[in-house]
Order: sequence, then structure tokens, then C-alpha cells
Amino acid sequence: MTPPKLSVIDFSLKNLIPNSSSWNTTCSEAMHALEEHGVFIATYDGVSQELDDAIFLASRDVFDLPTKVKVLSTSDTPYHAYSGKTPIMPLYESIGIENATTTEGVEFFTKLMWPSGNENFGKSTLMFSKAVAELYQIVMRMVAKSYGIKEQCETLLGSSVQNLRFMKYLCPEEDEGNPLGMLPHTDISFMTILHDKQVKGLQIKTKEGQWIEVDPLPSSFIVMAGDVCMAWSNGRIHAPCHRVIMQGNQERYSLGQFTFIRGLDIQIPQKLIDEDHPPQFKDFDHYNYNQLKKNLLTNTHSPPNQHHHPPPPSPITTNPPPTTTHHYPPPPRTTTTLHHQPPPPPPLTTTRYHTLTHHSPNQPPATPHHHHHPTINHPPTSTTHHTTTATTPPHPSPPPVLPLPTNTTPPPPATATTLTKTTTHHYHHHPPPATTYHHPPAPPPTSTTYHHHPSPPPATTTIHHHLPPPTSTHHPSPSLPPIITIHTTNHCHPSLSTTTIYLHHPSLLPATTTLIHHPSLSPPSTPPPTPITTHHHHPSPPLRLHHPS
Ligand SMILES: O=C(O)CCC(=O)C(=O)O
Ligand SMILES: [Fe+2]
Repeated sequence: MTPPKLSVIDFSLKNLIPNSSSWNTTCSEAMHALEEHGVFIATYDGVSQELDDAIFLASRDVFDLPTKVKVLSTSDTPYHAYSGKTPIMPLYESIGIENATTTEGVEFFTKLMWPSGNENFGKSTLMFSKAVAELYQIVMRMVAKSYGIKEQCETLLGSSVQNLRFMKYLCPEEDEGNPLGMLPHTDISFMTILHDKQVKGLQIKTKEGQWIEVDPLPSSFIVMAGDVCMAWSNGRIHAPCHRVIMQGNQERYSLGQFTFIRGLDIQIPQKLIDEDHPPQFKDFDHYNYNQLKKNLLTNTHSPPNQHHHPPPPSPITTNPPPTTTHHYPPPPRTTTTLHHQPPPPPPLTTTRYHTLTHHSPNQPPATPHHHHHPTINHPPTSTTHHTTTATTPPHPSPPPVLPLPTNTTPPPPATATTLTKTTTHHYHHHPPPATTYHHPPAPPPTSTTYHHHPSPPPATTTIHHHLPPPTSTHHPSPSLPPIITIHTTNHCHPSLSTTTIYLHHPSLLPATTTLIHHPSLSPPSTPPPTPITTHHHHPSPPLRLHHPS
């Protein structure tokens, strides 16, 4: 079967006078693409050729910095720091600017990289980021028109923060190199706009499971919905799984502008809820969606602020959770056998807790499976897909309705920091080869740590059972279901750690899921103080930039 092509939609600014007939046509095309594939290619002239050249020059400038400088780009938020090459994704390197549409955001990053300044870098990134943000706004206004939710969209736009990330992929080594640039994942952003320097590699998975190669076209911007847009739209907009497979002998430079919603709960607009479309997610805070992961990753012991941090999105769908596993970033390359495995679990029913999902109610429960690599000369081997899954037996019949009214005050964040552990067991084991974890039994609360050998890189998998506190004054439901998190820490490359969270609920189908982690994404956060550095770098020669709008 020939895979479908992605829609290429003309977003030339001259055609986009709001409510003109060409605007309306573009709007229907874009909405159709977002709902069917979660992605489309916009040919957009908001970025001039000159700006395009300048932004890729800026990208080279930053990647050419010594590693000791690039690593200064750290972040409190997971996956936002500079990400160097790793054994799992040896071709990929990335670094990002938070709040890239603001002078402060860009200046902060520029100063960090070039204490003596780099005017061109600052100018071009700010201009590029603003131009891409305009495209995001145009798309969101189409969503608003199409769903009749203008006000909600404007509020969302007012709370949108843009994070611009520079990405570079090396070519695989001749003949036998692993071509995997980036593992399959969905983005945890609200929306992502990608732009590459016309070297192909990006592939999008259709709802039917076929991989579509994205052809790099001049002036093309890939507009893609993230998990959070999918949840906000009550599952109408699809968040596609995608990956990067390197081909040919050219390095690939790409840019991703990831939108996050700050200071506003993500709430499904009432217009998108009706009998046929019951609400699938509770209100949640985009920032907290990531913050929870951070807490789990850093294992901090400070209790979360229950008043100010609502829990991450809880699927309240009655549909079976997804059974496809996504790993991003991947766990360590080594495979693992558990020498001392916890006893087999009682029949568990699980659903993914903070990985957002949408499944058609008509879709039968699928069988767990993993992503397959494309048919290319040197497909990545299974060693790149160390899998951390929790498997439960299939359920014979559709699940009953989950009795969670959406207007229920959300329970406090159930994080490892508050609910975890009374005991810790350490299991030492040696590779290879098995990679499947079985759920240990449900409570009593315990924390089990598996140490993987050999190193490097050392990795630890921690399975936490969480019991809700017996009573809570912060939410009306004292029967918060227990939670299991499986956390694989890569000590050498913390950004490659993974966390899986399972929320148990007896009325849900058993499932196999893992969490999607995205190293290049994070919610905005206050930049840390500028470290004192003395390095010097000579930026590129001056450039004149024109932005058409
Ligand atoms: O480099 C690309 O084109 C894709 C990158 C990507 O998917 C991401 O950063 O989320
Ligand atoms: Fe992505």
C-alpha cells in the first residue's frame, strides 16, 4: 500500500486575510489535516530566504561552540538542557532557547553562549522565532474558527510561550552506521513547528501505522499537534508519532519551535464536549505535566504544593489505553535481565497516567507491540530499543464507564515525592538480554531499585508503588487509586532517563504503555543566573535581516 502524503498547504501571507475565501479554504484544509494526521506542511513566506540563511548560520554557530560551553545551557526542567550525542542517539545533538520570542529569553541564552555577545545570533533567532509564532497564531485562529471557540483560543494564545530548539543530526557511518536520528515519540508541547535545512529524515506515523517520509520543500514548515493540543481538543486533533531516520551523506539541521501554555489550565472547551464527545481529560497545567516528571526524575523529597499544582492530565476516557510503546528518550542501550525478579503481579488494570492518549471508542483493545523500524539499508537494531514495559493480560470485554465526573476537584498531584515508599530492595543483575519488566504486585507501598550492569552508562530502574494518603483535605476523593511509576535513570545522561506512570483503576482495561519523554521539550522556566565564564567565541560576520511582516 502506498503511504499517504502529508498535505502541503499554502500559508502565503497574501492569501491569509482573515475570512477571505482563500483563508476559509486554507482553514478547512488545515483542520482536516490536523484531525486526520495531526500534521501538515505549511508553505509559509513569513520567513524570508535571508532570515532562513541567517537562522541556519546561527544554528551552526551554536553547534560549533565547544562542548564545555554548550553544556552551560542547563535547565531545571527535564529535557531542556543541552543534549549532546549519546550512545542511544549518537547522531543527535540539540540545544534550545526558552521564551525565544522575547528579547529577554534570547539575550539570556546568547549571553550564556557568548558572554561577549553575538548580535547576529540574537537578531536572527528572535526574528525567526517571532515569524514562526505568527504561523502558530494563524493556525490557532483557524482552529478557533472551525470549532467556534474564538475566546478560548485567544486566551490560549495569550498564554503561549515559544521554545526554540536547534537540532543537528550527523550522518550515520558508511554502510553500517545506525541511521536512527530520533526515536519515535509524540511531542509534549501544545504545538510544534519544525523547519529543516532541506535534508530529509523526518517521518510521521499515520493512525493506521504507516510511516510517511516528509519531503523537505523550500519554505516549508511542519505544523504538528502535540499531546497537549490533542487533550485540549478532546481528542479531535491527533498528536502524531514521529521519528527521524537519517539517510544519505548529509548532516541534517532542523529547528523546532515548541509551544507551551503557561499560567493557564488546559481545559477542554465546552463546545468540544457533547454526548458523542464526552470529556476525555481533566483540566491540567501544562507546566505541571512536565513538573511531575521532573519531581520523579530528581527524586526530590519536597512535597508538591497541592494548592498551586493541579495534577497532570488524567485520562478519564473509558477507552483502552494505547498499546503501542513509545520510548523517548530511549533507555540505555544495554539490555537487562532481572536476576531477582519481583513476584508476578496480580491481574492489574492500568492506564497511562500522564502520557496523554486518545483512542477511538470503537477501536478494539490492541495487542501490545513496539514500533518497527523502517525498511532501510541499516535499520536500527533492537539494542537501540531497550523496552521498559509493564504488561498485563488482555481483557476480554470492553471496559465499563469510568465514574470520574469532570467537575470533580482534581486530586492533589500524586508524585513519587509524596506518596512513595517504605522499603527499598536492590536487585543487582547483569546483561544481557531480556528487557521486559513485569508489574510487581500492587501495594503495600514499596520502592524497588534495579541496578543495571555493566557500566557505562550506569542505569537504575526504580519501580515505585504509590499509595494514596489515607485521607486528604485537598480533594474530595479519598480513594485515589494507587500509582506505579517505573523510572529508569541513566546516570551518565540524565536526560535519557525515562519514567512510566501507571494509574490503576479496576474499571480500566489492562494495557501496556510507556511514557514518551522528549528531551528537547520543557515548559518555560525562569532562566538560572548566568554563570561566570571567560570563554570567547567569534560570531559570524554581520548580516542584514528583513522580516516581511
Ligand atoms: O528534527 C526533526 O525534524 C524532528 C525533531 C522532533 O521531532 C522533535 O524535536 O520533537
Ligand atoms: Fe518531536
